[in-house]
Amino acid sequence: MSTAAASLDNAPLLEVRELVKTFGAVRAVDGISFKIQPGQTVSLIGPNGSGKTSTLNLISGVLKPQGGQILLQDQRIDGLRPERLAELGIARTFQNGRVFGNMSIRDNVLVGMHTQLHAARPFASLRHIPVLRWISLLGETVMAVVQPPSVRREEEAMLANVQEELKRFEQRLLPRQDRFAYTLSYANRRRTEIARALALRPRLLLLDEPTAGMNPTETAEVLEQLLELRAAGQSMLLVEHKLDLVMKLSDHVLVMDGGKLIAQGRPEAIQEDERVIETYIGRRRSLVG
Ligand SMILES: Nc1ncnc2c1ncn2[C@@H]1O[C@H](COP(=O)(O)OP(=O)(O)OP(=O)(O)O)[C@@H](O)[C@H]1O
Repeated sequence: MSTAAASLDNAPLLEVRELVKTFGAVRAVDGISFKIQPGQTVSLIGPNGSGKTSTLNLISGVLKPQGGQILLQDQRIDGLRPERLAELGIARTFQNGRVFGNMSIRDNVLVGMHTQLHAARPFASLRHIPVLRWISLLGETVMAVVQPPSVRREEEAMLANVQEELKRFEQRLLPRQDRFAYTLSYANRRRTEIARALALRPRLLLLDEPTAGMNPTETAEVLEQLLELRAAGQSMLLVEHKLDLVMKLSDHVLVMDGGKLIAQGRPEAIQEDERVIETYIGRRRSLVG
């Protein structure tokens, strides 16, 4: 094995170095650094306004940092646009569950696979070069009109993948796959969003409060699904307020306060950390239970 390949094998999946994001006088993210190893589930916790969502937005390209670096397996990705990051294998869900209401569940998930199309998107790499992006658009249009066998085969494979993703939510989504997303319950919209993010076969899945607004039964169900994903080796970074879930799911916990990382470690250690307990609930008490 070459030295370069060996160093990539040892590289963290994601590395955040001295990341900074300010909004006017507010230092929403104030020089934080952390790593996510391949296959790890890492949770980001902290009080309201501590900078968790901003951090996720920086990693997913929704925000651009003012300082610091983000590396995906040793490749600088800070400042890249969300579509480019999706192509590189970073998928995310949003706090309020964003789905296309006027599309079916199946099509919502299919959309998530767009960046994986090869036959239907010839010259896709040119899309990132402003003066040449029309070549890529023209290529996609021609392929959509002509529908050569390679494009049809690719579409069939994509639809099979959609079924696979929907199967994760067998009882909830599979029987409803033809329904418009706007007819779904809140919990099912959030499940659809997770299925769409997974359809990208992401190297890293970012989840912003995946169980927000869910009742205890729904939360327990999503926890089971996330535990299954973790067991399958999916790397995840999640922002979550439900500490019970965080403690059951995480390999590593990052604690933010005022834009800074005030502690990090295994869930058992974090539960006992005096500073975390003080910051989180303002008095000396166990974090969960
Ligand atoms: N677009 C924005 N414009 C101005 N200030 C912002 C913006 N986004 C976040 N902030 C500020 O940055 C700080 C961190 O916000 P952020 O949403 O990242 O925190 P959070 O930990 O995710 O909070 P919550 O748990 O309530 O979602 C807060 O003071 C917030 O008011």
